[in-house]
Amino acid sequence: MQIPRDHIRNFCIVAHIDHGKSTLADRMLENTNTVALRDMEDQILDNMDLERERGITIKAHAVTLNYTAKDGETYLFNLIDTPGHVDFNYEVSRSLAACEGAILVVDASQGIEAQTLANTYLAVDHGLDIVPVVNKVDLPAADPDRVIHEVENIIGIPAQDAPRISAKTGLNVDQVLEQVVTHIPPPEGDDTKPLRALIFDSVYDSYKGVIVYIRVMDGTVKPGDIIRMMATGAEFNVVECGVMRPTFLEPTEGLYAGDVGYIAASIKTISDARVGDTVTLASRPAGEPLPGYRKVNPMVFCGIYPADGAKYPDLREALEKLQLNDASLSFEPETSVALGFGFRCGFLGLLHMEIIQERLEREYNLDLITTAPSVIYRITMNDGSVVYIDNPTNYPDPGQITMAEEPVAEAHIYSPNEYVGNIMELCQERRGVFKDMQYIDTDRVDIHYILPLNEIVYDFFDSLKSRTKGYASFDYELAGYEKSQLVKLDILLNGEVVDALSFIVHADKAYTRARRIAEKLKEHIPRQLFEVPIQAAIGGKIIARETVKALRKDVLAKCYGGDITRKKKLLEKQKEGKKRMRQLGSVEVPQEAFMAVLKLDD
Ligand SMILES: Nc1nc2c(ncn2[C@@H]2O[C@H](COP(=O)(O)OP(=O)(O)OP(=O)(O)O)[C@@H](O)[C@H]2O)c(=O)[nH]1
Repeated sequence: MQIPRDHIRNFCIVAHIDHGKSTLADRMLENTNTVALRDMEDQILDNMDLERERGITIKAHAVTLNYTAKDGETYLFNLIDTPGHVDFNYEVSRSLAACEGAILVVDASQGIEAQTLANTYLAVDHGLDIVPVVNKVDLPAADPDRVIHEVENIIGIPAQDAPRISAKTGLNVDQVLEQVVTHIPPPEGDDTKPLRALIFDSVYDSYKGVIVYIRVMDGTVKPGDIIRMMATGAEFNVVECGVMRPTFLEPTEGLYAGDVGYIAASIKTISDARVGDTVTLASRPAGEPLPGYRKVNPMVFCGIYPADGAKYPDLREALEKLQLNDASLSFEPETSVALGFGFRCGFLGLLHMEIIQERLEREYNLDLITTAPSVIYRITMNDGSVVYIDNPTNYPDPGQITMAEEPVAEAHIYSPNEYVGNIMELCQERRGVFKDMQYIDTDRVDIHYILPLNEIVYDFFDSLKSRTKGYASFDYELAGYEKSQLVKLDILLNGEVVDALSFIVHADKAYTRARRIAEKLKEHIPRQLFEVPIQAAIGGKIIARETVKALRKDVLAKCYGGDITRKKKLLEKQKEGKKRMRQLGSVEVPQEAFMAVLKLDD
C-alpha cells in the first residue's frame, strides 16, 4: 500500500560522537514496534562487528519505521543513522541529501562539541529543518538548561521546546517521535514526472548483486522497469524494490516520489552503481541528473600490501567491494622494492584508514602490511612544473626542488578552560599557528589553530585526548597549502634503504624523529642470525643509528621433555608469529615495525 506523501518523514540523526544517536535510534525502533523486543539488541543499526566493538557508527544506516502519532494517523519514517567522527563526514553529507530534516542530539552533560557544530552546519547547508534534542538527562552531571542555551546562542536555532530525553531509559522519546511529525516537512516530488532517484549508498549481496539504496525525488520505479544510471549510462532490469527494515529487506510493489528504499537489479559490476549517481527509467529518461555529492578528496595515503604476495588479486577484489560501500576510499596499484605488489590507498583521515585496514583483515581474511601514512605535498620543480606527491618514495631529489609546500588545516578544539595550557602546548609542538580563542560559555572555549595536516595525521587526536583527559573535541577542515621546509627521511636496514619505511618530515623535526624511529624499530625488529644495523638518513647522510644484536630465539629451549608433538606445536607457533613478518632484503621485519613510525610521542 502506498502511503500518502504528506505522511512520509525522511530524517537523519546527527550529533557529536557518543552523544547517543544510535541509542536514540534503538529507542525509536522499540517505541514504534519496528523490532520485536526479544530481537532487540543494543545499537541494532550498528551491524558491523567493528562498529559494535568500538561502539561507534562507521556507516550510515537507513531504516523504515511506521509510527502512529497522537493525531491517530500512521506515518512512515525513514531514519538514517549517521556516524559522528570527523573522518566520516562524507557519510553524513550523503545521508543528508536524502532527507528533509535532522534530529540534532546533544549530550546534556557535555554540551555542544566540535562535531555537533560541524554536522549541524552540514545539515543546514543541505537545507534541512533541525529538531534539537537534549539527551542523557538521567546523568547526574546533566545540565539541560545550559545546553539549550548553547544551542540557541551558538547554533542560533530555537530550542526552548527541545525534548529533554534519556535515550538510555526511554524517557520522553515519544516527544521526539511527535516532533518528527510536526517539525519536519514531508518530502516534495511528483510521481508522474520522469524518474529521478539519488543513490546514497550501495552494498554487495552475493545473491542479489549490487543493492542500491535510493531516495526517489520524482517519478516511480517498479519491478520489471528498465533503469538507467545517468552518469554511466548502464541499464538494468529491476528485479525487486522495497524498503529497509532493521534486519531484512521488505519488497514492495514500487517506490514513489519521496520514498527511501532499495533496488536490486542484478547489477554485477560495482562501478556501474556509483554512489551519488541518479537513477532514471530507460523508457522515459529525466533530462537532468540530480546534483551529485560534493566529491571528497582523500587526505591521507598509505601503501597496503598483502603479507602473502599471492593474495594480491584477493586484496584488489576486497578493495573494490569496500569502495562500493565507501566511495571515499581510493586506491591504485603500486609496487615497492621491499614489499612487492600492493596498492596506494587514500583515506579521509587516520581513523578511516584504521577502519579500512581492520575491515580488510576481518571481513576479507587478509593479512596486510601497511606503510606509514602520508599527506599530499605540493612541490614546485626547478623547471617550473608542479607535482603532487602522496608517496615518499616519489619525493624528488632536493636539488631539483624550488619550493615545497604542505597542506594545512583550520582546526577548532573545544575544551574546558582548565586544559587550554596543555592544548596550546600540544599545538605549538605540532607547529601550529594560533588564530583565536572564543568562550562557548563560562567554562568552555573554542581554540582555533592552523595546523599542518601532516602533524594531525600523526596521532594528534590521541595526544589531545590524553592531555585533556578525554574532554576536548576536535574538528578540522583543509585550508590550502603553505610553504614548508621538508626533507625525506630514509631508513636503512642492514645497509639497504627500505622504500616502504621512508617518510617526509619537517626539517626541524627530522633529527628527533629519526632517533626515535631507529629506537622504535630496534624494539620491534626481532633478533636475527646476524647483527642488523638500523640507520636513518637524509640524502646520503646518516643521522641516527641503532643495532639489533644477532641471536636466534630458540623456542625449543624450554622444551626439555622429548615429546615430539609438543616440539612441533612450538615450532608451528613460531611459524604463525612469522606470518606477519616480511623479508626485507636480508632482514625479517614484523608489521608492527611499519606502524611504529606512526606512534611516536615526541
Ligand atoms: N546515561 C546515559 N547514557 C546514554 C544515553 N544515551 C546514550 N548513552 C550512552 O552513551 C554512549 C554512546 O551512545 P551511542 O548511541 O553509541 O552514541 P552515538 O552518538 O551513536 O556514537 P557514534 O555512533 O559513535 O557516533 C553509549 O555508551 C550509550 O549507552 C542516555 O540517555 N543516558
